[in-house]
Amino acid sequence: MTSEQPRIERRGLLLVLSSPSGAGKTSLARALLDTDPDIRLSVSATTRKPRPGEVDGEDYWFVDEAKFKAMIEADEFLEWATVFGNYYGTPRAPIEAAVSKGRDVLFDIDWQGTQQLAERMAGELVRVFVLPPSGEALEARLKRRAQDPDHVVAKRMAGAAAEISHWAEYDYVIVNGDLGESIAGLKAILAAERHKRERMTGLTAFVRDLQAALT
Ligand SMILES: Nc1ncnc2c1ncn2[C@@H]1O[C@H](COP(=O)(O)OP(=O)(O)OP(=O)(O)O)[C@@H](O)[C@H]1O
Ligand SMILES: Nc1nc2c(ncn2[C@@H]2O[C@H](COP(=O)(O)O)[C@@H](O)[C@H]2O)c(=O)[nH]1
Repeated sequence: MTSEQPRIERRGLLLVLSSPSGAGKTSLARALLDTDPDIRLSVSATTRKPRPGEVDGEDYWFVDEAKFKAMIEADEFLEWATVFGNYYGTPRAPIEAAVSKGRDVLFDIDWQGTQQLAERMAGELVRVFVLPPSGEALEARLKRRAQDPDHVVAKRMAGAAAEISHWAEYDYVIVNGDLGESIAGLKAILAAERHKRERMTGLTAFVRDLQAALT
């Protein structure tokens, strides 16, 4: 017997990852994007300089301050914030297009951006906060990543407690000790959220047809 999975229309969701710098958002995001073809990354714009290996248009849109400010003026951001002295923002158009097509989008943004998304797109939003297993582990990860100079690592460690203070504004929390377990947890959150009744806009018609076939 073959069984086919029917496609039920549903609204897309916006899955947000926030954490203190170095807790593992990028690692979790990459693992999810590599294994789940149904979610795509929101590529932010930033005035931060690219790290070694970062690609314009893939990791970020790297822009100068004048360009970023012009984008703010033109209302091109869904949200934006200053983080560690640089501007970061989510371009509006790709997100609105994805949501209108029922696609899921993954965000790696800070608490300020998450609060702005909560004001604008609360019904679509799923917020996940990532905690490091300890302060020592966080510092070790930032140093081991070896992509930022010492003073940048120090600035990010100094901002960690302030970022963590927003953990209770999130729907889910992942303590990222073992990366494999954390990836499994993130996938479980996404799977459950995709099954939320209120997101499944095609369910009423599907159940009606099912009932008609059964009576
Ligand atoms: N569970 C884990 N165990 C050990 N190392 C980890 C774990 N998760 C991530 N790392 C490592 O920690 C470093 C920081 O991770 P990552 O770049 O994913 O953090 P981030 O939260 O995206 O940081 P940022 O906010 O600065 O972009 C990387 O070198 C990554 O390989
Ligand atoms: N509010 C927003 N925050 C963002 C966005 N893109 C990234 N970020 C956050 O900035 C810090 C630093 O990132 P890094 O790549 O320089 O390490 C981190 O907390 C990101 O989550 C954005 O578009 N809006």
